[in-house]
Amino acid sequence: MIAFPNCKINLGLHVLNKRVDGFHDLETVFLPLALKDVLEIITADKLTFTMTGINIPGSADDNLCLSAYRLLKRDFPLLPPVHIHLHKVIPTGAGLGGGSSDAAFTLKLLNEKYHLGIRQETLLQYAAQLGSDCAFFIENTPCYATGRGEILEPLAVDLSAYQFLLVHPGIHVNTGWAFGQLSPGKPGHSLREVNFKDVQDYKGKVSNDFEAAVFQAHPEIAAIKEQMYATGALYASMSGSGSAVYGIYEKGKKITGLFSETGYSVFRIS
Ligand SMILES: C[C@](O)(CO)[C@H](O)COP(=O)(O)OP(=O)(O)OC[C@H]1O[C@@H](n2ccc(N)nc2=O)[C@H](O)[C@@H]1O
Ligand SMILES: Nc1ncnc2c1ncn2[C@@H]1O[C@H](COP(=O)(O)OP(=O)(O)OP(=O)(O)O)[C@@H](O)[C@H]1O
Repeated sequence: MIAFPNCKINLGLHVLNKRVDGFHDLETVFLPLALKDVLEIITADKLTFTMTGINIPGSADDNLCLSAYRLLKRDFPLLPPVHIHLHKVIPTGAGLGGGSSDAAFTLKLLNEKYHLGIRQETLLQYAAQLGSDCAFFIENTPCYATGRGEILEPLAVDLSAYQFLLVHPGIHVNTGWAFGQLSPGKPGHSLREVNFKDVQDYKGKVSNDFEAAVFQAHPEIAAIKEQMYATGALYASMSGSGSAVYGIYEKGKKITGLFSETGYSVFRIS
């Protein structure tokens, strides 16, 4: 069985308060984008895991695909064993939720492969145990999110009339560090007040609380956003805790020469 775990971007992100469990309550809008890893699960003699594509620092044993497998293994026999192969395309530590997506898609594929019959609400609960972003990838449609990011309300937003430019400068921003830089507070206005269907309406209303601290530590990330506006983006922002930055452009608009000599990873998604 094969699946293609996609990435997400955050259209706005407000960090509201620090909780007693150490996590933060936030509000954000998650938008799935078609930059995808490849995940294959096939029957095998014993549990094995291999990876190709972008290198993920650290031990393969800590991979979120295996965490997802082990989580279900506590409640289901999962026999016969499987081989899991992950081909990594989505940059890691980029605020694009790639690891969370792999974990959520592993849950979904195992549910299908072993005919476990786990319902959507229960899958969402398993996913939330693996990471704050993970539940979103079970739904995988535009959502207004609160709590740790796991309380999801579908949002009727279709941005297929636009094209997206996604730029990753290769800087790894640690999510825990980024949360530690903030002094949470009540935002001037809620993201609920924004009409997300109209990208022209975002500028000045949709903001990401992580930008100030991350831009201060890495001015080159702020420069990416500025360049996107200079080349006609209707809206540009860092995603999540960074370091990837996205620009939303009118479809058909030619975006030429941007970041071609920087060594940054650049993805055009339309
Ligand atoms: C910044 C976002 O990408 C926005 O979508 C997410 O909130 C991050 O979600 P994630 O990568 O799945 O994060 P997790 O793996 O659950 O947590 C990593 C670390 O980030 C911090 N963290 C994360 C989410 C949250 N709502 N509050 C937090 O304080 C915690 O220190 C935690 O130890
Ligand atoms: N399958 C995986 N893909 C990517 N990273 C993984 C995976 N499994 C474990 N990790 C670990 O998780 C860390 C963060 O991964 P991820 O790509 O989800 O970060 P991110 O894009 O910043 O996500 P978020 O927006 O959720 O903060 C990596 O540094 C890596 O060590």
